[in-house]
Amino acid sequence: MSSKLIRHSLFDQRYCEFLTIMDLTHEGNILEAMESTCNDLFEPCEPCHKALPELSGISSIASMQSEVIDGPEQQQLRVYLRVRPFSKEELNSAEDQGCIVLEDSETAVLHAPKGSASMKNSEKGIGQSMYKFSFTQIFAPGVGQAEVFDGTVRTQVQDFLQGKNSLLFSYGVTNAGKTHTIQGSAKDPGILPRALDIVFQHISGRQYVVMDLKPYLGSDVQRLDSVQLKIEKLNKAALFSLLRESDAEPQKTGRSRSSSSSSVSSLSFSSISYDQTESSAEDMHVQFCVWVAFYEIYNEQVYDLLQLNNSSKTKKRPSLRVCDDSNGNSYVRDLRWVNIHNADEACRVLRVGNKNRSAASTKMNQSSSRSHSIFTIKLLRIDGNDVQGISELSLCDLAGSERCNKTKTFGERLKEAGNINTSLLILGKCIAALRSNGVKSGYVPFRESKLTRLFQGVFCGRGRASMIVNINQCASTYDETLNVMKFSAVAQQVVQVIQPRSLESLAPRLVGRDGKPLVKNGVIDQQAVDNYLSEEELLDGDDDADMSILPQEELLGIIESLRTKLLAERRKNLVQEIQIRKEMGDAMLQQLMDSEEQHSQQMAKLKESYEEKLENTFNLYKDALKEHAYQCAVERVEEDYIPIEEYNTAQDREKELKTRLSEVEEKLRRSETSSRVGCMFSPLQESSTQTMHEGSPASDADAERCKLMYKEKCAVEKLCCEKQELIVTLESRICELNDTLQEAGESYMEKLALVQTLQNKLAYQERETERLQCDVTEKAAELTSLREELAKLSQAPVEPSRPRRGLLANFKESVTSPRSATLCRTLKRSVRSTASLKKKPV
Ligand SMILES: Nc1ncnc2c1ncn2[C@@H]1O[C@H](COP(=O)(O)OP(=O)(O)OP(=O)(O)O)[C@@H](O)[C@H]1O
Repeated sequence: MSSKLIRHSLFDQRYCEFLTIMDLTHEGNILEAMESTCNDLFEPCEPCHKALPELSGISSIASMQSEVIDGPEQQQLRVYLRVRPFSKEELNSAEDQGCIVLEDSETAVLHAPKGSASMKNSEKGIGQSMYKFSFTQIFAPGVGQAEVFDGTVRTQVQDFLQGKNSLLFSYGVTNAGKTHTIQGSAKDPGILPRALDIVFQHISGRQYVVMDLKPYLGSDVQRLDSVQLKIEKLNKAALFSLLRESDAEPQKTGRSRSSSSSSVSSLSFSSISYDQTESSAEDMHVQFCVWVAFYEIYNEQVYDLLQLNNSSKTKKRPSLRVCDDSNGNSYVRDLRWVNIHNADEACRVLRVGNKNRSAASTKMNQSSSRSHSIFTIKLLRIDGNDVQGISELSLCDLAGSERCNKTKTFGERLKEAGNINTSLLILGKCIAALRSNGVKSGYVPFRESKLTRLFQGVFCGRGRASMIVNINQCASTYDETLNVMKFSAVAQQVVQVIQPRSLESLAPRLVGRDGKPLVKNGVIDQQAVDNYLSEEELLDGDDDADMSILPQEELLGIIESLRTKLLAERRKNLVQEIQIRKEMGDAMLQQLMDSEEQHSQQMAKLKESYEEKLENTFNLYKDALKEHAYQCAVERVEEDYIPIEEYNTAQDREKELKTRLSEVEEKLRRSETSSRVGCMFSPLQESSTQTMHEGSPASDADAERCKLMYKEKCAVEKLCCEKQELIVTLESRICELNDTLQEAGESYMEKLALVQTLQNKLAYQERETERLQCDVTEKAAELTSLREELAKLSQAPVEPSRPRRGLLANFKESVTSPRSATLCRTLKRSVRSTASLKKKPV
């Protein structure tokens, strides 16, 4: 990332922090917070003038973008600087300390004077004592109004005459020359009278003098009928007559504006002469109609400066609402639009407005403007019966920003300062958001203040905007001036994307008296016109008429008839409301009953399914247990099984062997006895044995028998051993079998215990189900009582004294009544118990 980009993002980050602090800070502290944060804002750009290449880098990108011919036009917000000359008093009080130095027509350098907060901070090593700023153009103190006009809004006025929208702000601290720049003086008129003069010169000879086409809502046009036309003319005459009254008693009005304002009262444009703005040949048959409005935003309330009863000191001024039309254009509802035919009439409208404008003294400026005042001119292009287009030029004189502690502001003035700062803060936020969004779309807090909401369209590409920053060179206001300059540096980076508008899109909607369109797809809707004409006699013309000019008796009559209408309307509404309530109550009851029915059905099903499941599981366990016991038994039987024949044979053989064994033993005993006798006579025995061997056949046979017997004895002994082993094996098997049998018994006992638990659970479920059934019965009883109550309610007579709180409130009440709350609680409880029933493991 290049160092430039890093520095730029640092700047962005610092600015976001600055806005956050501004958000958190209110009332008088706003500007102090702004000041301290602003000091840091430029800190990374050391030395300060190094900030400029970055800004100019951005501007070059923006200017490159503005060269795109097709599609939307992109242009950097034009920010001009006008420096006011010192007054005599300021020179006498040593305000000239060379704080502002203009390097060239685009660059201004600010040097912090001694004693200023900036200087103190720079001495502490925080912030700078010198700042450099660039502007689209700078107007030095000696530059006159004409030059300022030519260098700033002249092109915008020409655009306005071509059907485009334009907006100009004058921004700056109190007493910096904002009003002077916008309105000027009799000898030296400001931007507004000059713009009006150009407009009237341009349309001279092509004016549409009938006042029957009037701006309507945001960007539509209304065709006035004869009654409305008459009222319009009366209103205009009444407005100008106000001025005559005040001219007759100039000393009586205590709230006159500043020197510039009072001089506006004798404003004349005769001294101004301009080249006629070029008109194309096809424009020559087009007629123009000019309407103006003058209003102010004071303490976040919109007030019409052209209201006839504004001069009354006792009455509270009615504030107006800001609304959006179907195209999303914001407009001031019920704002008075005055049709003017020449610059002189425009001047008179301005004077009436100035008379009404809120002005209050502060320490800094004897009649400082405490509100944002907006003068709007609407130009209608009329071709025959058709309105081809409508364009708007607004000049906004912003209230001066100021620090509460410095200006010694209290009470109402402190509130004013807070509101002024808030709306300027939102303007700053919008500008910062537009700057950071660039050409991309993103959130811009236009709707957070009336001022920004009204001009959202222009900032969003429905026109061109520019800003004149006014400053004075006084050392005492250096810190505020520095903040203004920093704000303007941000504003200058905003790139406006101006949408190209086709002639069709420029054409406004033409509406009749009732606000319904008169022209559909370029063809006059004859039916709508007929309706409009036939209604003319029926309507009493009180829709748009200004009631205040009617006689008192008439007004009282109107009020009385309106009161009767209102009462009838209220009665009708009440009956309707009761009917709707009853219908809704019935519907609700039906719904409740249905849901109750559904609920009980669901419960029954649930109970059945649980019972079934438990039964199945129990049976499964039982079967499994039986199967297991059977399997164990079969296995044991298989292991221990010996065929019966084999067993019998073995038994027989054992018996036979035992018999033979006893015989052999007997024989052995006998032979032993004989051998003992033979030992006593051994030589004899040996010889006899020898003899037996050699010759005697009887003794041979005995010997043979003995041998045989001996062999048999050995075999029997062997067999006995084998049998002994078999017995041991069988005994161990019997032990094993006993163990297995014991295990099977234990397992059987366990299963038996499990079955017992399951049976307990089943019993519990059954009890729960019974309880739920009781609940259901209870609810049914409640429902019946509810139904009865509702029936009683619907039969009960209407109480006239009952406050009308709207259908929603009554509906809420019926929903939140204690009885329905109990029902809700019961329902919730059943739902909870169902849920918990579901959650419980099987
Ligand atoms: N360029 C100028 N040349 C001569 N005098 C000027 C110039 N600008 C302003 N003044 C004078 O300075 C004084 C203050 O100007 P102005 O009332 O226009 O200030 P402001 O910014 O509108 O103040 P506020 O915000 O309080 O309304 C007026 O007397 C005005 O005539």
